[in-house]
Amino acid sequence: MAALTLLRRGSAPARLLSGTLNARNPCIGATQGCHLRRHFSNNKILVELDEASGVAIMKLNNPPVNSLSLELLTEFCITIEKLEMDRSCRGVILTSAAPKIFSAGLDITEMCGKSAEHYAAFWRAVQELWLTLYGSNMVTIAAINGTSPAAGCLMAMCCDFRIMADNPKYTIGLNETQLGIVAPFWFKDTMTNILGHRLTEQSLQLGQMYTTPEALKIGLVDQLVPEDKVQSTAAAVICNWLAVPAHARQITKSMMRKQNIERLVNHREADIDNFVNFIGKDSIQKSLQVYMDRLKQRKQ
Ligand SMILES: CCCCCCCCCCCCC/C=C/C(=O)SCCNC(=O)CCNC(=O)[C@H](O)C(C)(C)COP(=O)(O)OP(=O)(O)OC[C@H]1O[C@@H](n2cnc3c(N)ncnc32)[C@H](O)[C@@H]1OP(=O)(O)O
Repeated sequence: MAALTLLRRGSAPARLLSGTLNARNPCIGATQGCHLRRHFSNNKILVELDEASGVAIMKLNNPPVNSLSLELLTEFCITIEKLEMDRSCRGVILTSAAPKIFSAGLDITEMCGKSAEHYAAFWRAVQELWLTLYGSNMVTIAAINGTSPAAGCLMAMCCDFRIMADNPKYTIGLNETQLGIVAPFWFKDTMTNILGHRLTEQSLQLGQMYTTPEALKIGLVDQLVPEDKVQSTAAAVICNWLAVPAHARQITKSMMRKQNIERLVNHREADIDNFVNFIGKDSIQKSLQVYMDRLKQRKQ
């Protein structure tokens, strides 16, 4: 069980204690060409695990725009936890199977016209995704091969490193205020740790979506590469990260993220109550409906 997962669940960090670096250095087997690939998929997530390198490529597969439905969120968490428990997996490249879209963020239809029980279950699943990905002990690299608003951006921000396709049409950011909704404190905390307080405040208030050069400039993404180099760059970058002694890297990651994780863990139920009350308000439902109508009208 992961060290960061330990933070919130109190279980033993078996992975943390296991093996020395070179005994399990993923890039050694990979360069020797002994590739054992395992494919598995749920409905909405495709996984290819290369046992030689210890790297899993995890593709979001919910056409047309990879919106994060309750079903996808659930499958996402199950997949990460399964990989976390798999001793042959040490790193994940998170990417999209959809052309031009990394993820459109939360599925807005899950937040419209549903019961309070549904909203609570949905929000718990969103929290779980964040806790599982942000708290993962594995190296996580976001290979952002398309536009990535709101919770799509959050997923990318949960990763250790972000590589984005340098396409002038792609944008990334937390645009919640543009929908008339508010990013919760743990979205804000995640962004603050990357951009700092001032830029996050501005970014969140404006619901700013950044072009790729802007995102690179402010540090929201770490590297821009041509579209056809996103996956190969992610594979190279993850090898570098995996070459660091695992226990030292994991403890460091835990040290950097612990406070944010504990904050949500300690306020999880209150955060769900807030969400349910907030999203159920008539004014918020109306804003979301207007936003969805506008999305549909753009096409006409
Ligand atoms: C006291 C204070 C308390 C505070 C308490 C806080 C509580 C918490 C509050 C709530 C917090 C919620 C946090 C929310 C996070 C989110 O992630 S919200 C989602 C934000 N996402 C977006 O804004 C993206 C919207 N989509 C787009 O901009 C575009 O679709 C796209 C992604 C750029 C793709 O464009 P294009 O390729 O042109 O495709 P489209 O034709 O636009 O879309 C195809 C169909 O998909 C539908 N769709 C798109 N996005 C979504 C979505 N996010 N959810 C559901 N459905 C989506 C779109 O409508 C099209 O549908 P059809 O017309 O039926 O084909």
